[in-house]
Amino acid sequence: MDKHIVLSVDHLHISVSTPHGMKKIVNDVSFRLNRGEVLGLVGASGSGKTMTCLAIMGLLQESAIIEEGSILLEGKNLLQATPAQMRSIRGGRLAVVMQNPMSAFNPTVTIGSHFMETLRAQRSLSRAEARELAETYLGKTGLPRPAEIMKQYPFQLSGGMLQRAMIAIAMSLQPAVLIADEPTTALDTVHQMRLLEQMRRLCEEQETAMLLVSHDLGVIAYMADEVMVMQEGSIVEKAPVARLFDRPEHPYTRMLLEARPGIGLV
Ligand SMILES: Nc1ncnc2c1ncn2[C@@H]1O[C@H](COP(=O)(O)OP(=O)(O)OP(=O)(O)O)[C@@H](O)[C@H]1O
Repeated sequence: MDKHIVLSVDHLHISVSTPHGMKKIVNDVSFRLNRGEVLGLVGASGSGKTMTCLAIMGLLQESAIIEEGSILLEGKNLLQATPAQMRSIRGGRLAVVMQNPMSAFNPTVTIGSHFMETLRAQRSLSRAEARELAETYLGKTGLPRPAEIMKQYPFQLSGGMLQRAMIAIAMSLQPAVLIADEPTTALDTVHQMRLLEQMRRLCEEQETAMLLVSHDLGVIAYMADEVMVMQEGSIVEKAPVARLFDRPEHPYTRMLLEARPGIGLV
């Protein structure tokens, strides 16, 4: 295996069972993610982006079946991992930031306790070391007064602050791969750009590779090194970001680019 490849998805096929029979939702998806690289995944709603992410994380719903393919994280086939091994991988080498920050937190537990539980389960840190690391990462994602935030409950923070806290927890694990599915949707444009900048800096510092799912082509243009375009379960185009925006080859990519709002980053 090439030492720079951290995640390798090959010929992934996923179907879901419906009252009308099996429905194919991911069709022969293959891609590689290199250490420290940001790979953008774009496509219309329902094109299979989230299902691809859930498959990598081992969190597909029961009605979904992986019919074929392999998913290698640092050479280990995740499709052969036990549920206990997957839980440990998810909080360790593979971290996840999903769309809805509220769903990632237990409402009865403080932000600090979430941090301590995650950090101390994964790394042998004393309480004081874990606390210091947590506060450092809260600061790195732009949250003011980290020591106070640690004492607060999820409902006491705004959606944007929770999203930052969720990213801080994920990045504090220093994962090899971060799966980020619409990670900044709870923020306005200015805060979104600032947080994306901070996420990119953290990924560079830690050499974390990111699979970034977004509807927002401005976010993709700003963040990604390479972009994959997904349509109806298939990757129809994959290219370095500048080439994709300058010379889109697939008609669907051209359509997405033409449909984007006139004001933005691209
Ligand atoms: N249990 C299910 N039964 C039938 N179809 C399903 C089921 N779960 C998901 N799907 C279908 O799978 C397809 C892929 O969904 P997915 O959530 O991956 O899309 P997406 O590209 O992430 O969309 P969005 O951008 O809206 O999150 C969709 O067409 C969805 O309707």
